[in-house]
Amino acid sequence: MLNVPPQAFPAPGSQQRVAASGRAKVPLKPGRSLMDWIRLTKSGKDLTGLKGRLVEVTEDELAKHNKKEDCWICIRGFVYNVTPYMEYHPGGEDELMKAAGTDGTDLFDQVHRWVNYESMLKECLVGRMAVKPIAAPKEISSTLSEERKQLNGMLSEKGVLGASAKDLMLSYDWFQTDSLITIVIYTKKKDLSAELVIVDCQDKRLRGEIIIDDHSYLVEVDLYHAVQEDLAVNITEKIGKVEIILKKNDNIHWKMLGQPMENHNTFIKRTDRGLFYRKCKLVSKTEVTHDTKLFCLMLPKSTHLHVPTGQHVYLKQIIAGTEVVKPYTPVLPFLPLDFKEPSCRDGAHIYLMIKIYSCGPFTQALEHLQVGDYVSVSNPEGNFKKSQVQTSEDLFLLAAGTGFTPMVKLLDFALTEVSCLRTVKLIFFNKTEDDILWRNQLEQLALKDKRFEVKFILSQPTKDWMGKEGKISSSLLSEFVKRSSKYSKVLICICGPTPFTEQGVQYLKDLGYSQEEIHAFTA
Ligand code: HEM
Repeated sequence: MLNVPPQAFPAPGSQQRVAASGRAKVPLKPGRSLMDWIRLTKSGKDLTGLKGRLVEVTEDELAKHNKKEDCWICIRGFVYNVTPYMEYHPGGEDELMKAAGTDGTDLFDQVHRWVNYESMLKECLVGRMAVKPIAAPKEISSTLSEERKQLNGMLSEKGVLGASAKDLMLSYDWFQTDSLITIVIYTKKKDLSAELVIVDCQDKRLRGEIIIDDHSYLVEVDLYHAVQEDLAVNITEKIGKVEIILKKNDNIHWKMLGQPMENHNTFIKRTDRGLFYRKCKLVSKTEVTHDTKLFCLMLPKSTHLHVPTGQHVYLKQIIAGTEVVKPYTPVLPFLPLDFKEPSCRDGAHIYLMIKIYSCGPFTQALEHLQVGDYVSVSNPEGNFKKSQVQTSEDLFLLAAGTGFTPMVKLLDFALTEVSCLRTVKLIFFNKTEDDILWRNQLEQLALKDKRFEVKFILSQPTKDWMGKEGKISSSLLSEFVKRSSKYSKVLICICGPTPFTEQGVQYLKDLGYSQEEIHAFTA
């Protein structure tokens, strides 16, 4: 079945870098970097072979273009000639060929739905698929058209789309005083925490998203009148009620809340929701090691967003006119030693520890940002669940390089909030001593908290290194990953470059750890 676009581009999906098992970046030939590709797309060369014409493509026609030297792929109803991109694809030609002559939407989304193909392949656009969009079920379309007319108060449960929405009985309402507009969302979800509520208000566009398991409920409205920049979000956790409080710009009576946006009042799978970005201001950039920096970004006052432990965000930058997106897992400004420091979790800032690559256009662009400049930051994503830690007695964290980033919040969470944990051990793999991130802080934490232990393992140490030397291996893991007692419940989290993670998972399985006891940070 062909995927015809329901909307423009639902571009959503880190060790800092995410990767699903079985896939890896391949070395590209010289002259085939991202920058080279961007240059080629700007060269004015005819990359589709159609001299700028856009055509309607039938399934039969698409299927004919299934060779490396003539390869078309359909994504979300649009067909691209990816032949010129073949040698530039970081996942390799064979991976790209898996979708040759077919609708590659699902495959693309499984691997990297966050990659901004629309921008990267705009010069490769052949045209649209010649299929009609599948009509929405009657109930849905009539509900939407009813709603499109205007938003003027309480919506019945019928206004919520999606199979399980009715059971959940999601709904919203709004009311006003002279100076305030309050939107109330009723989810009936018990223990609705702040992390599950994401609210943004930009230029009169209000967007409130509630995450309920792997689904997302959205209230998205073009407001009737302007509001002030700062907003407040109140959550009544026990009954799952969310109040979004907006300050009117002018104290006038609003006849209605506003016009609903396309996805307003929908309840769909989280992964089907397009990524939403807001611009965050760079507040500071500090050195962590010779090649890694800590970026502090400030969320707008009109954003309510908390990145859950173990989840990542996407940063989007325009590089030479092309949108490029990369995933990063936020950290804390430092490792809290007393576990009471409120400023670490103020909700207004996002801290990212990013390795700057001398040949990486994305991190070079970040490196060149000045304090006060803006970067687009997405909603959080990721499949890690805190409950995995909450039931563990022994927690092992295996990290390589910047694969340390998801471990930061995880460590904080484990040592602060999980009382059943007996041991927490970080096994941190690096090339040299100079590459170790936050070494001092980790050593201090180990002194302070008897449950925590850290082991540094170097693959290229100098001869003065007194510690352990090597790369991830079965023998190293059997030495360091041990249950504190025969039946203790264990969780092992692993994050690093794809080969490190994949090998690590395999060694752990060979050592008898079950799938449920291992969490690999991939997206
Ligand atoms: C539909 C078939 C496709 C498959 C099976 C596929 C597979 C892959 C794989 C396996 C990787 C390496 C993943 C990693 O190590 O993170 C990758 C990376 C990448 N692919 Fe694809 N790909 C497909 C289509 C595309 C298309 C159409 C584009 C268009 C722009 C694209 C752009 C990229 C980019 C930019 C990366 C690097 C991501 C990063 O920076 O980490 N891919 N792909």
